[in-house]
Amino acid sequence: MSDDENPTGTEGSGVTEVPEDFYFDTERDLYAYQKAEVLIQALPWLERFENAIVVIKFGGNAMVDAELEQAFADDITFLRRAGLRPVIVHGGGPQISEMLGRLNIASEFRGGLRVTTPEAMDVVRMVLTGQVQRRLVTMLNARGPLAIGLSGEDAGLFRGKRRTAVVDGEEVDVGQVGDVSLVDPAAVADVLAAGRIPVVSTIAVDEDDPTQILNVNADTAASALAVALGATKLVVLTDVEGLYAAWPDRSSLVRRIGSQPLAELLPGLSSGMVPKMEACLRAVDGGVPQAHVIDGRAPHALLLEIFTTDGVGTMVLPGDRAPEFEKAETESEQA
Ligand SMILES: Nc1ncnc2c1ncn2[C@@H]1O[C@H](COP(=O)(O)OP(=O)(O)O)[C@@H](O)[C@H]1O
Ligand SMILES: CC(=O)N[C@@H](CCC(=O)OP(=O)(O)O)C(=O)O
Repeated sequence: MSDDENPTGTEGSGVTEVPEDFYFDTERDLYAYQKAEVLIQALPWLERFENAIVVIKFGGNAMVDAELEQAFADDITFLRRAGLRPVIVHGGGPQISEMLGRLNIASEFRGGLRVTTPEAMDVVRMVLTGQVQRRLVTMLNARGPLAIGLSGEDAGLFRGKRRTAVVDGEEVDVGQVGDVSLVDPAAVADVLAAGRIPVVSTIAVDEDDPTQILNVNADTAASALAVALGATKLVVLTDVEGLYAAWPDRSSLVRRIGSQPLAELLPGLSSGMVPKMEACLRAVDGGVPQAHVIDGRAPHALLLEIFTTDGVGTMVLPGDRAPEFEKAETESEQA
């Protein structure tokens, strides 16, 4: 569901039937025709998204398979070569936990936030900017030298305010953790203007003490950057198909939802999805026309989201649009 409307003006999945008077000698000829059709069907989306800034949050849990990572790098390279301006904001929660474990540094989450001691903060920075970001940059640059890594520490990109977590209604200290409070997107805009692909690690500088750095949730940082850049889309890749309104009931996958009904659902959601939905909500409230949560475990999910009519995952739009469910859509199509 790349958008509210289909730019071709047609309904359905976008898979074109072969016209009756078309004849193919071999299966191979038919296959070649279908491939050409796929390219043609992408045309309206290519026109719509020419030069569009798309902020893509690549979550640590969507990063655990090497082949999927390669597919992700192919998708990003494709987007860039097709004339869009992708910006990657990466997470790395599982990778941080693994390194903390290897170094025998205790690590726990409270209210969905990692309790971050100064010792743990060093590891967060090392893993995000020194490992995860570097690996993504290298993978992308193997397809053409366009990717540049940035940290929120660079050129005032992310500044943050320390925050607490709320556990059972009580505020608890979580150490060097913050919310992004100020974004200066100039460094990212410079990289985009040079035709390159920014890959951003979500470390923030403490607004109240610029000698200190803060660990920030990568979903909310991606959203703040999308707003500051005036992005056309925010896409959050994770390890689940999208938002389930009644998690873990698999028949409750939300395909589209307006920001108002989403705000009403938010207090009932369980952790994991909360920062993602908050990120989508803040993005559309901040002027980003569409925000999506999609399944990073599905190869090329990103391309399918952007270049097909039905798209994948959950799309959040501004306004009061009631949730549309996967199952309900299928039933209405059959009716
Ligand atoms: N309502 C919900 N819909 C979908 N997933 C949910 C929901 N509530 C909790 N989750 C959990 O949130 C997880 C995604 O969050 P997380 O593990 O933090 O991902 P990431 O590392 O990509 O940021 C899912 O795998 C799922 O277990
Ligand atoms: C404060 C806080 O919890 N920060 C996260 C930052 C990384 C992140 O958000 O990574 P994912 O997107 O892969 O979850 C952490 O330390 O795990």
